[in-house]
Amino acid sequence: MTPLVRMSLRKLGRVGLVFLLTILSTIFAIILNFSIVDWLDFAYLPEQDIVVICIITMLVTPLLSWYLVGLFFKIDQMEVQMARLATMDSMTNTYNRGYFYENSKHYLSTLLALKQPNQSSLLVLDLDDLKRINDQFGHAGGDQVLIAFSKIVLNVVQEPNFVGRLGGDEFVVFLKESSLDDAQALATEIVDRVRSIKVESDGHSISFSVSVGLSSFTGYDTSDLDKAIKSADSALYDVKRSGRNGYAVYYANQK
Ligand SMILES: Nc1nc2c(ncn2[C@@H]2O[C@H](COP(=O)(O)OP(=O)(O)OP(=O)(O)O)[C@@H](O)[C@H]2O)c(=O)[nH]1
Repeated sequence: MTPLVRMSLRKLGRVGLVFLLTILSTIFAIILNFSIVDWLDFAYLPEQDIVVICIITMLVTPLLSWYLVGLFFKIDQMEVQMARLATMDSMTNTYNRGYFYENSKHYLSTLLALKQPNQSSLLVLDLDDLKRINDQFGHAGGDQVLIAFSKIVLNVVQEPNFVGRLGGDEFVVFLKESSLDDAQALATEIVDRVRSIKVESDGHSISFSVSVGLSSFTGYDTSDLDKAIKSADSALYDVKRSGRNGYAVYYANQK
């Protein structure tokens, strides 16, 4: 089924779809009645049957289709959930690692098709001292920090850019058609916002911070993407080494 048909059916809803099926099957039953009478050359007027046909179809169709339409919507919902599970990290609402790479590669392949090697930038973000937060406030406290953090990032990162969770407390942002300056502005905003909030968990108020590494690349090769993630990672570890809670940029001539 095409996405357009699926969307139209969702818009109609269960009641609307049952109503539509009832109307359609009534029309179909009437046409069938006329055709059969005509074909068998019966010597009576089919109009006499119309009221009976309408009553029967309008009673039987909703009864039968209510269950089937319900089943259709249940399967549709399950498919949406499965697609979500396959692509998203359920706790943080960011893309999972696999889908982040798939989406990035898809974007790079469109650049390749258009022969447009635009500059893209990457931010690799890692929460500071999540282990200590877990130890101090419990795993639930750490989870709340991860959720609050991802909300900030998702709020700051606008479409068509996207965010993925690489694993644990490490995230990555892909910025399409953007320079290192754009990436730095975004990193500043994320670091500042994270610094300024407190997460409430189990009666505790938790402050936390994040370290961010930035890099950019021009091209459409997936190896460029892998290199850029490694570069952003090395910038990130510079921030970790120099005290955390900030960002650093990886420049191409850096070794
Ligand atoms: N609460 C919670 N903790 C997690 C989750 N995923 C990973 N962690 C924990 O996050 C911690 C990440 O550790 P690291 O990144 O090595 O170190 P860190 O304590 O964050 O310290 P730095 O990164 O060096 O600042 C580990 O203790 C993991 O167990 C999660 O989904 N929820």
